[in-house]
Amino acid sequence: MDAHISPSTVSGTARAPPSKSYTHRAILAAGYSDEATVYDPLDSADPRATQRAVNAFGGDVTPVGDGNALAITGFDGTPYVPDDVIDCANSGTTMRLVTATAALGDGLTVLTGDDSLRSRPQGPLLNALSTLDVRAESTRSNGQAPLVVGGSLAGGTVSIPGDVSSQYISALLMAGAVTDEGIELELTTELKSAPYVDITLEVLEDFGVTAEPVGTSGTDGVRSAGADGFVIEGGQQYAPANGEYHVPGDFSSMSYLLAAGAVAAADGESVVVEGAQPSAQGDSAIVDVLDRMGADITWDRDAGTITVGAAPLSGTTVDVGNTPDLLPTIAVLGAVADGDTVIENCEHVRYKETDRVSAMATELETMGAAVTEEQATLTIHGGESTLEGASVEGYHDHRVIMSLSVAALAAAGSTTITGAEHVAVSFPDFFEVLSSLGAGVDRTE
Ligand SMILES: O=C(O)C1=C[C@@H](OP(=O)(O)O)[C@@H](O)[C@H](O)C1
Ligand SMILES: C=C(OP(=O)(O)O)C(=O)O
Repeated sequence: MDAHISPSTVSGTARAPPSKSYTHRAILAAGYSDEATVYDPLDSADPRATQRAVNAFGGDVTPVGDGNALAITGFDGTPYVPDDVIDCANSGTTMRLVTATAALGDGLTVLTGDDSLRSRPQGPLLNALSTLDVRAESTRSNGQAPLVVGGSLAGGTVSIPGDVSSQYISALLMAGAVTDEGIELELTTELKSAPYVDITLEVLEDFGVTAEPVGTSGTDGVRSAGADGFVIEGGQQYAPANGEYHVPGDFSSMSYLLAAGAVAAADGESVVVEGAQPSAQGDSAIVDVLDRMGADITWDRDAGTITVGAAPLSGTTVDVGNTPDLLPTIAVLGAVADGDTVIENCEHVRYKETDRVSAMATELETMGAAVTEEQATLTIHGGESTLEGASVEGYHDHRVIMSLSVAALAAAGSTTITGAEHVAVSFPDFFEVLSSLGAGVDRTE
């Protein structure tokens, strides 16, 4: 499906979808428990893959209420050997978190996914599990899915790099809690995407499970724990207070709505985003980035609302080591801003649904922006020309598609983006929300 976006102004109020990262973890943590109800889960393609995995391991995930909650019966720490292959579809989080769950089983689990997921790196997690005496193999011996995993993980001490994906660490922490011996994780490199491990620690704590970070670090104002590693004791029981867990709003999804307001709010009007309660999400840094670029933005943390109006933006430098999913949004803001926007520390953003550094460089150039792409730095030379409407490629990647939609609002002339249906991964009604704010959106098969 193609999305056709016309140059538009936007204004009004929109609610951010629930957090994808918290939803995955809450569903799996409920799977590790006896039973729990997860309120306000994100209902989109990626968390559905995690639901499928919990069902495959012998749990049961059933929507209740008017669809705003999931009643989950867990496999209580001991996953069954699945009857069939687990299809993680496009979801890296599912594949990584569930690989460690599969390692607990006393038989083998086979995990696969779509073309994109089968090209993403799983090697460091497979190596770590092998060190812990579990069978963990890539069928093609290339560190990529399909994967075959199993062998009654008992725990132990293991070293793992932290600069490919933080999801490996989250996976081992979640599974480590129900092993006999617990897991001691030693990081062999700097930890990238560290706030996602903070999210894991927060969800674990809410489910009554404790894990200890070893060492602390903090760059660009984003809290991050566990510079040296993590220790999680075994034999723990997952059980949230009152059997309930509530999912907060998603700041990565919010970033598109906030960017839309910053580049295209009507004169004297603003975009208000609801559901913006503070949490461990590193991507709440988008508020600070917009503020530094000169946007007219205010975050009422108590009310959970962010209000943003259009103002002339100027380029800035952003380290996305902790916030990889913001790269497409920031690249678009840079293309509209005056002066250079330098996005540093972005090498790991190349290992996502697509190589997002290269995808954003290519498509923003197609729209007329001047861009310099290096291995770990993307520089957008804003102000050199106005963005032009164009036909651009969405790379089957939800974040590339949503961010290019924002660029299209500020371009001269209509823009067509391929693969519009892939917003279903994290923000299924993205185009309806954009349209409700006044954007000209049309979709064709
Ligand atoms: O754990 C998570 O929920 C996520 C971690 C990040 O990945 P990496 O840790 O691979 O950078 C992020 O990009 C992804 O969208 C979600
Ligand atoms: C990279 C992402 O997710 P995952 O790793 O779960 O596929 C994302 O949502 O941008």
